[in-house]
Amino acid sequence: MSEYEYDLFTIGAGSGGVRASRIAAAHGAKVAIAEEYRLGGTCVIRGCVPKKMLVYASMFADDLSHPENYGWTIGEKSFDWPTLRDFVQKDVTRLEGLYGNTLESHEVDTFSERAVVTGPNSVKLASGREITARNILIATGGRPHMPDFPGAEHCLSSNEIFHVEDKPKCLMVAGGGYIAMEFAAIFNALGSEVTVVNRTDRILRAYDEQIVDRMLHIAMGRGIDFRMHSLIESVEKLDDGRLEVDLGDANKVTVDQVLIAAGRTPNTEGLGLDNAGIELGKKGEIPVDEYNRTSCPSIYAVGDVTDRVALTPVAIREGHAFADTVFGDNPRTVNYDAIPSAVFSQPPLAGVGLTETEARKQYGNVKVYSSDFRPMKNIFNPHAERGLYKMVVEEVSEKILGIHMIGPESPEIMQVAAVAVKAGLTKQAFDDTIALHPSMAEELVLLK
Ligand SMILES: Cc1cc2nc3c(=O)[nH]c(=O)nc-3n(C[C@H](O)[C@H](O)[C@H](O)COP(=O)(O)OP(=O)(O)OC[C@H]3O[C@@H](n4cnc5c(N)ncnc54)[C@H](O)[C@@H]3O)c2cc1C
Ligand SMILES: NC(=O)c1ccc[n+]([C@@H]2O[C@H](COP(=O)([O-])OP(=O)(O)OC[C@H]3O[C@@H](n4cnc5c(N)ncnc54)[C@H](O)[C@@H]3O)[C@@H](O)[C@H]2O)c1
Repeated sequence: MSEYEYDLFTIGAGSGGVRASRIAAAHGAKVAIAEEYRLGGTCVIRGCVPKKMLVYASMFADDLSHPENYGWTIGEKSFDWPTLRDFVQKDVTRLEGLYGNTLESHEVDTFSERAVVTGPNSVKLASGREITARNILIATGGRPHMPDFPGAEHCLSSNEIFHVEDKPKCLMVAGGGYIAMEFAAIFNALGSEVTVVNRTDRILRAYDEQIVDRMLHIAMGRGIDFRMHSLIESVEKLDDGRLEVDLGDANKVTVDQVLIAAGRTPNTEGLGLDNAGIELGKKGEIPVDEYNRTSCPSIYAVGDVTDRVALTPVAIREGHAFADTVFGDNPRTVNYDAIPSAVFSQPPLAGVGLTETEARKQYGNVKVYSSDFRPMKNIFNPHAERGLYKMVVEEVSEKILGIHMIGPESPEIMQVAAVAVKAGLTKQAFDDTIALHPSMAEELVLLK
């Protein structure tokens, strides 16, 4: 008989926690997991998945804007937000069920309630029950950071935007990161008037500047209003329910909704980590070593709560590596080089490896190959938006340091291009590959 009730107790059933729990169970561990909201976590319930479904809806709206060029005559068009919203939520519920099935089929005991740490080997559930475990995994993710200004309570975060009653006629989005750019594009395409308020003049800091500039140019062409060097000072709810936003200097804008997309905070508040002697980092994150172990040897942490790379596939890799290390007798770390990522704006942009600026800083001289082209599909649409692909390579060896793209389907193309960058290929390997014509991806093997 073990001295503990479980080999592993996981707190948080999101991307990292579910993967870790099911792999640990597959290695023979007795596992339990606690989830205070809904199985699946941020990505499935209020992140990547419902967001991407809304992106598809916005692409459809875009295609529908010029049916005549495709030979279609379409009668009066109308858009019903509640229908789309409810359709998306139905699928989220379906996926939540699948997560439950996975945990059940791996014989992971699930507790649908909050859990906190009470010691190196114990947790307490909201119902009061105390449970012991040889190891504890913290996979509690993060939550939207809401800046503190008068009237902030009238604003939405990404948690609420999926559920709004009506599509806002006028939407203000505060922030210049992933969430801001994605939701600005979604609601712009669905017909809302969108204003983006950003405190600096830089958006999407991690991405190649030239690609971001192209995105800004296109977004402005589509009617998104950008207010750079602006910060919301206060929000007042008017009698008619609309919101008056004060941007300072007597600059007031009235909108229907305000979405705050100002980054995320690790979920560690009130988690009892001090009971296990774990000190938090500056942003409230849990510091861990390369094996995801905290300063308390029996407690590990993976995913957004560790504030490393806040992406679902990374949380999944970390959870998997943790389970293999601790329960599979196979110590594994995650390699964080060349992680591809994308912003699902309209059009989307994607990148892997070093941006041109980063490469110049690290390597001095580098070469940049690029293609600035009009995607064939855009012939149907009068915006005449151009795609831009860039490859940054080492000067002499021409080893690829980074690939950056903006254009339709660029995330789909980037996933495959990332294999080449991860494998350390050179520009020559792309030149040697015959183009697949006609495609947008062929631009990558025709770069000049
Ligand atoms: C709007 C949005 C869009 C996104 N889009 C993308 C995308 O396109 N691609 C991408 O790769 N990433 C995207 N992300 C990021 C991605 O969702 C996260 O990186 C990922 O979900 C992190 O997984 P995790 O396991 O660390 O935490 P989470 O998935 O956040 O799971 C943590 C879980 O822990 C639960 N929990 C917290 N505290 C407790 C407690 N004390 N007791 C019990 N349960 C608790 C929470 O309820 C939650 O379910 C997006 C995020 C947002 C917000
Ligand atoms: N496509 C994807 O992969 C995807 C999509 C959405 C979210 N995510 C993940 O979720 C994380 C959170 O997304 P996010 O967009 O909230 O964060 P982010 O870190 O991408 O951007 C935060 C933005 O908020 C601004 N900001 C910070 N404090 C502010 C304040 N007080 N007032 C106004 N603006 C302020 C910052 O300047 C920055 O532009 C991302 O870092 C990303 O890892 C990924």
